[in-house]
Amino acid sequence: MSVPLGLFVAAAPFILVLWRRFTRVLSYSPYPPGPKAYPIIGNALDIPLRTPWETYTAWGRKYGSLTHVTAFGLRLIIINSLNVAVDLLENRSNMYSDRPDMPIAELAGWDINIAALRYGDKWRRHRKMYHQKFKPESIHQFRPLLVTKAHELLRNLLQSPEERVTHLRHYPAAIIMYINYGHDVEPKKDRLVRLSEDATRMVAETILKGTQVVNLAPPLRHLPSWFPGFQRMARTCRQKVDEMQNVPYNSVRKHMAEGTVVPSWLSELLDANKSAGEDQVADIKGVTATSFAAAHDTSASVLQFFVLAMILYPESQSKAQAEIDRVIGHGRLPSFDDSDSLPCVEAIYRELLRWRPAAPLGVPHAATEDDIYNGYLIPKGAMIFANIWGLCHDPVVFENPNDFIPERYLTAEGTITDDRITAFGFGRRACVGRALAHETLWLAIATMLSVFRFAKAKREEGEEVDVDGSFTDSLIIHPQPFRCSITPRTEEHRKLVMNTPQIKLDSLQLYWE
Ligand code: HEM
Repeated sequence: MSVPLGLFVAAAPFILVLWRRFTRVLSYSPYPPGPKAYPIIGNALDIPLRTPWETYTAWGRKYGSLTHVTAFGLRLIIINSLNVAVDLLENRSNMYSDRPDMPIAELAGWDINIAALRYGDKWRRHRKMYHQKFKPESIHQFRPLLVTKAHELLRNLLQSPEERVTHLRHYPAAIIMYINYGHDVEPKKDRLVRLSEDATRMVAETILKGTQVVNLAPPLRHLPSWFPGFQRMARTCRQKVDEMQNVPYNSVRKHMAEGTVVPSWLSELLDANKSAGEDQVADIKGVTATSFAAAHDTSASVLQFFVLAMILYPESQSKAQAEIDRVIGHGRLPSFDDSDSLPCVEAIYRELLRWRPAAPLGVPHAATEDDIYNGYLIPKGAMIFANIWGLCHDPVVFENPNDFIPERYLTAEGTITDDRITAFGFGRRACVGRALAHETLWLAIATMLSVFRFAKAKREEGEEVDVDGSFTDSLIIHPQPFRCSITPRTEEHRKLVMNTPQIKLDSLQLYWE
């Protein structure tokens, strides 16, 4: 008998005892607490269709940091404590970095999107490309682009403040489209923006509405594509997603062949992979096309809530403006070099992400193994939601959590605290674009605050128009439409905006590798 085999035979009784003990623990461990489940349908009637984060937060108060619900055999675990989210999704990230199996996403062509990919080689390839482009050390190369687009945002707001929603959506769209494709986005009705928005809206609808059936019963994915209902919806969706990828891809390819290409993430990836096969080209098309969906609506959400917060909490606005005036004076706009000297501005950015986290439920993770945590069984395949909204509004951690109080991110000395920002998610699946989000949003917030006064709109009689602060019920939240006034703080500030340089983007040096 060889030595390793002999060792195994000698150890076999111990292994057996340990194995029995382990499987007994697993089979005896209860699921985390949760509302009473009924046979077959489980908690299908309890799972909320509207503002789910509110129900999940209420469950957290009732059942504790982990809640378990089930529907037709699908198991959901909701995390309502930051420590538990870190323990599971970060300290045990080897078991919690998967995404739920969503057959409909694949049918709809959305398996090009890293955020929906299962944990595996394809995800690793996509994540590596994202990381190389958007890691904190890399994104400084985009600063000239961000500054140019922030100046344009200021001019747009000065010229037509009533169109602020359009301007605040245009700013992050223009940044990510230029990074992806070297495409200078039209101020309105840009073709590539429309293609991306249409495709992502349709994917969201297809996945969310009317098609849950195929997620709950995966074999239905094998029904033929002409089959009415979800199959037909998914096919139309796939066409849109293909168009969203192929139109910019073909254009960049054509310009590369003609020698007239504006350097971009796509041209850089194609240059670096000249002999790329079909799969590699599909990866490259996928990452460049889906980063728009990840970056645009989330960043636009924060900017819309910024304006809302400034008019609902004017004292926060005045405090940050006093800081800007003290540090910078009136003759110039804030720049990235000022960021360490403007803690109140940074605190506003952080508080926005806490007060109204753009994605209140984040993106669900999935467990790849049975796990026991604090005596509870978290079964393999369970969908894991870190309830970001609940974590950000936990009254034990944040006093008066519904109020906008940037000071909670400032120490007694006035520096930024080291409290964690949870709005970007957890572990290996945490947002890979958070550094770009920070730079994009910080610059817009700092420059807008330096030159504009945000206030409630007034009726002709001088009476203020009330703003109730409500927001949409969607994967990415936005304020419900509201009126406000955006005016230059002084004539000097108006001139500062008017005199911002108008630079052609292709003249910028963005230091592509
Ligand atoms: C305020 C802005 C943003 C917010 C609040 C946000 C939030 C999030 C959240 C909650 C996740 C899921 C994390 C998890 O599963 O635990 C995520 C994933 C992701 N985000 Fe962001 N994000 C923002 C901006 C951006 C930007 C600018 C990019 C730029 C490329 C980006 C790219 C991604 C990608 C690619 C993923 C998927 C990561 C993966 O599954 O491995 N995000 N983001």
